[in-house]
Amino acid sequence: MVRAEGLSFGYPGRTVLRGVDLAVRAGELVALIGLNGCGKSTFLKLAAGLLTPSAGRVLLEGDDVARLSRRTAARRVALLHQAAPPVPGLTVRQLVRQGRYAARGPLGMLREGDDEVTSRALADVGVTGWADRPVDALSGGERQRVRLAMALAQDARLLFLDEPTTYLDLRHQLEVLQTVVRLRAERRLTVVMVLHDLNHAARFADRIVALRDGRVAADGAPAEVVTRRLLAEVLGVEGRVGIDGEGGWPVCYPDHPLDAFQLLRNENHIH
Ligand SMILES: Nc1ncnc2c1ncn2[C@@H]1O[C@H](COP(=O)(O)OP(=O)(O)OP(=O)(O)O)[C@@H](O)[C@H]1O
Repeated sequence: MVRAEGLSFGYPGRTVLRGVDLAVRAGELVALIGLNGCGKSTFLKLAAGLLTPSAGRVLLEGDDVARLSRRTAARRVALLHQAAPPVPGLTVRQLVRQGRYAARGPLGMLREGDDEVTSRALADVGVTGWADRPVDALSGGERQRVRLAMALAQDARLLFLDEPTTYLDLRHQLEVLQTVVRLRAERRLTVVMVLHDLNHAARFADRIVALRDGRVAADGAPAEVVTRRLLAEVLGVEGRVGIDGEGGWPVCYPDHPLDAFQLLRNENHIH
C-alpha cells in the first residue's frame, strides 16, 4: 500500500531522513515513534507527496507519489498534520467540508454526497453538535478532533495521522484511538500515525516503527519491539517494560531520562 524506498530528505543545512526503507501493507495500523525532531512528520509529508525527496521515492498503491497530481494523491491519502491556525469565523462544518477537496471537480464545486460524507465524518468523531461553531472559538483538544473529522471527510483509503491525540484529555485520547481502530476495520483503512505515547502505540498499533538519526531503528510488532533497549536507544529513557495482565500488550514504566554520556554510549550500539 505504501512503500518508501531509500527515502532521503533534508532541509537546508540539515539532513533529516537518510535512506528510509519501509513498506506498509493494506489494512495495517502502524505507529511511528521517535524523539522530537527525528523526522516523523517529514516522513508523513513525503509519503503524502507534500515534500519531494532528495533521493529515493514513495510508492502509493504502486505509483510514485511525486508523479501523482495533487488531487489524485489526495484521493488516496489523507494527512492530519500539525495545523496552521484556523481562518477566523470558519465554522466546524465548513472546515470539515474542505476535506472534500479531493472529490471535487476542477472548478472546486461541491458534488452530490459531499454533505453526507461531511456529516458522517462529524459523527464519526462525535462532533456533530459543534457543526455551526466557529473553529477559532474551540479549545485545542476540540480543534484536534475537528481536524481528524476533516481528514476522515477526505474519504481516502490511507490515513496518515500526525500526533492525533495532541491536546486531548485521556478520555478523548482513548476515544480518538478507538475510533481510528474501528474505522480501520469498518472501512478497510491503512493507517500510519505518529504517537509520542509508547503505551498507546503498544496497545493500539499492529506494528511500531521507530526512527532515529534519520533511519529506521526498530520495526516490528509491539511485543517484539517495545523493550528496555528501545526505551534507552531510541527514546533516551531508562525504564522498565511489563505486560498488561488483561490485554497482553507491552506496557512501559519510564523511570528517568538518560544523561548525555549514557546516550553517547548507546549511540555506539545503534547500527
Ligand atoms: N520547514 C522546515 N525548515 C527547516 N527545518 C525544518 C522544517 N521542518 C522541520 N524541520 C527540521 O527537521 C527536523 C525533523 O522535523 P520533523 O517535524 O519531521 O520532526 P518530528 O520527528 O515530527 O518531531 P516532533 O516529534 O517534534 O513533532 C527537525 O530538526 C526540524 O527542526
